[in-house]
Amino acid sequence: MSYLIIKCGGSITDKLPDSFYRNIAALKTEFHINPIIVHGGGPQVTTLLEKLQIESKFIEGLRVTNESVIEVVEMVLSGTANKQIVRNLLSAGAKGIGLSGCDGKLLQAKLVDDHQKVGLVGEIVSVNNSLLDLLLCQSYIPVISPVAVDETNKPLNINADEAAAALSKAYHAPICMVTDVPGVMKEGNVIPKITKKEIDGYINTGIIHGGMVPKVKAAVACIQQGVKEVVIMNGLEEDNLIKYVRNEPIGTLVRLEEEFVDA
Ligand SMILES: Nc1ncnc2c1ncn2[C@@H]1O[C@H](COP(=O)(O)OP(=O)(O)O)[C@@H](O)[C@H]1O
Ligand SMILES: CC(=O)N[C@@H](CCC(=O)OP(=O)(O)O)C(=O)O
Repeated sequence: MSYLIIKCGGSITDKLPDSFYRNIAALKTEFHINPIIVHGGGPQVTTLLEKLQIESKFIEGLRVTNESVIEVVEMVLSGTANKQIVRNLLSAGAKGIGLSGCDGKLLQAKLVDDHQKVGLVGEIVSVNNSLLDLLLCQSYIPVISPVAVDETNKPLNINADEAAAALSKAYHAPICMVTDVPGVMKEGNVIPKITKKEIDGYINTGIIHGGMVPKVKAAVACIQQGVKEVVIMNGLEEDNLIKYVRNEPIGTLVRLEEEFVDA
């Protein structure tokens, strides 16, 4: 059985239709693919921080995270955001099971190089595949929140696109990055295929900016380490996940340049 990492962005998790979760259930039962879900929830964290009158600050797409912020990040991501997705999967007839990167040391991380500026933000150093394998072989669909542990088991905040990339590398699996736009856009149109070189250019000219930057960077990091491809797609378009596994053109496909030449 093969694996597919599905990253659900916080921009879209509140709006994903029932059919999205039914697609995930079908991946397992009809296509014999093991889906592993990694989710974000940045906007939901920001909303609760606002209610608590704590300011949200980002540096190059990473949330500046102090002790009070990590408490809220963990509460939202490993709590409400995670359980919302698990419940939706259960309603679609799938065996969703929620985990944070802390559970069973699923995601171990170290502070990012820039930690003087961003605080308790981590980069993943290892993934506990054996825990996931136990669940996958019992037909569970893991739903993972991007809070990891450091070597002393303290929580670190991880960008969800980077968490998905770490899972993708651990399972040599493609990622579907599910977000609120139909793919990487240029002048109002979706770019169907994009390479690292084009991505670098679009970041430099500002065509790719904001939340799309960590997404394409995580995608490039994966394909450079041997993952076949990453696709960026809209979660609101019906049956996008099924179309992807049927090789129908969908969203923006990120691959190494030479592989588009071969295709
Ligand atoms: N070239 C681009 N194409 C599409 N979206 C872009 C582009 N540049 C910036 N964006 C922004 O990136 C956002 C997606 O990133 P983000 O909000 O972090 O999503 P998620 O929560 O799904 O990870 C889009 O809603 C859009 O505003
Ligand atoms: C370090 C860092 O920035 N962590 C993110 C984790 C959530 C996330 O990435 O959510 P989206 O996918 O919805 O953006 C944050 O605190 O917002």
